[in-house]
Amino acid sequence: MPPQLPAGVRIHNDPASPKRRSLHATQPFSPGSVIATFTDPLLALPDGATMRTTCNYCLRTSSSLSSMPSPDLKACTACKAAVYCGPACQRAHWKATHRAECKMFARVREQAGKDWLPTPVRAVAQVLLALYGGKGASGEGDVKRAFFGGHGEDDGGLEGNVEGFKKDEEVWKDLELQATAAVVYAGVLQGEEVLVKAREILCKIQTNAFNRLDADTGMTGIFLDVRLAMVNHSCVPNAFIGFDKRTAVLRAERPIKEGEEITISYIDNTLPKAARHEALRLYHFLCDCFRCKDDLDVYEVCQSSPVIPLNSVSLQPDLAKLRDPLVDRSRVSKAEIEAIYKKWQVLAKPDGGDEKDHLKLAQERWKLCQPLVEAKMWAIEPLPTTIQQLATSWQTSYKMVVYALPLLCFLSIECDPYKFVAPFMPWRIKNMVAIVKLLAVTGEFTASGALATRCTHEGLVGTLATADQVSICEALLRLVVHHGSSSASEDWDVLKQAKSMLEDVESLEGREQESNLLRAWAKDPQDPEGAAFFENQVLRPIQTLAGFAVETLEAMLDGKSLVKK
Ligand SMILES: C[S@@+](CC[C@H](N)C(=O)[O-])C[C@H]1O[C@@H](n2cnc3c(N)ncnc32)[C@H](O)[C@@H]1O
Repeated sequence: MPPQLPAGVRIHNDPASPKRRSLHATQPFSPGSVIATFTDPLLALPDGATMRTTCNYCLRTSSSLSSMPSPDLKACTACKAAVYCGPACQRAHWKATHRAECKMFARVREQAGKDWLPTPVRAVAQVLLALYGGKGASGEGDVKRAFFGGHGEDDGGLEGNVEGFKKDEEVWKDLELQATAAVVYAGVLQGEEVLVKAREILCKIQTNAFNRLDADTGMTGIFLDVRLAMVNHSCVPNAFIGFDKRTAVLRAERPIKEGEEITISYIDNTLPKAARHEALRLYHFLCDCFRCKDDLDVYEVCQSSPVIPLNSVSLQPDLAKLRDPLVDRSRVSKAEIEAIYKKWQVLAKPDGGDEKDHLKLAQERWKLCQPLVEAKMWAIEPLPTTIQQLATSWQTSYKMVVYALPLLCFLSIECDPYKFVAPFMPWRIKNMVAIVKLLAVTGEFTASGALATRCTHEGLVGTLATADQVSICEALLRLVVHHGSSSASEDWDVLKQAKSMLEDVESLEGREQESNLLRAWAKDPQDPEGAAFFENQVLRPIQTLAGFAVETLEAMLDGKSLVKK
């Protein structure tokens, strides 16, 4: 039986179109709403490097980032390679894949001295074992149909672009090596025919599996579902996918009409055009979406976005600014931006953790971005990533932690809303949670009187000293909860954390009045008193903090230390 399609989607097959098959909506969907949920993937595995810290069936991650298995994850007693969060997951994985896969890890240990395999190699080996593994194999029929056809209109199975991959000598060499390793370790019959199949399987996995990468929640690995694999790419997608353990949720990013094709972005669609097309090379097609056709940048795409009004409840409620951004296009051309991005990309990253090397790289990157800074094109890559990387490293730095706050506020106001116009997009939610976590730190410094010794920027110290940091946290957490339910699943770790932090803030005594005002604003953003409180006590201080971002960042990079030793 071919897997059933969820109710909201249908597959359209047009052999004459370069896209071939595509996924279409069978009903309208509003932004943020769930189009379909996929809970029984054909392949779902953690990355090789994290397979000992992630349950190999449900894909729950251990909070520890060490390579040792955490106490609540138990290893399979036979292979000692795959780990599980409990007997139910171990049994389910045994039935689905591990019965056939278990012996493979003994071979891996014997031949390579390792207890893990690179993700694509393990994925291909799992498919080979299902096809050729004999008695221990399960799901053979499903796997065969998915990869090699038999679904009626889906005949031919998943798209693999094998001929396209062959044309890129370096990529093909790599694929050949990985496919050969999978055949050897899987211990299936060897021979040219199996090798050819293994390469084809690998090409199909590369083309159709989604990356579950999320640095904030430690989620890694790949997810392949044959129905979800029918969704094509656009650099202005109308949908996005959120992953949660063994589940993928396809949600609308923009309004979708009945019958409309559903598209997602396979890559970072906020990059300049040449970089996007380079990233799409692995998919072997030339994107002809309107962002590509007219070479539109993030500001131009944002200007015409139908989801701008959703920002009236956000940290960038000035919708006029989103429709008509204050950028000076005369200062930098699109060709110059492409050149900046190219140079930025090849700047060598330091090997080790030497602070001086990291500072030098940040200085070089910032210098490259100067034309964008002068044009106030804060949302054009590589400028926001340059700021984000500094914010991320300062967040965990004893000396710099306070200075990370203006950077994150700046990103949330000047960059994220243009790059990701819908306020429920995961990146926007995550940056708000990051601000709350920093405010918990600066709030403690303020309360203990340590702020002035940790930060020498008078404006920053003054703003934090007079701001109601707890109310800012509460408002941000209410925004996260408001938009978060359209962002991923209710089970998303970031959302769960925000809900628990909101409960903590609400339980603080002596701030009933503030909490009531924010509750009223969250219920009805037009509530006059609630809206005024949000504007004066939340938005203004965040805007003021954001206003210090560029000067503090430049002072730090110039070595004009603002930090007291
Ligand atoms: C995950 S599959 C999508 C389903 C695919 N269309 C099919 O018929 O199996 C990815 C492949 O679909 C094709 N594709 C996806 N988006 C496309 C687009 N915007 N234009 C042309 N081809 C596209 C490319 O061949 C790509 O490698």
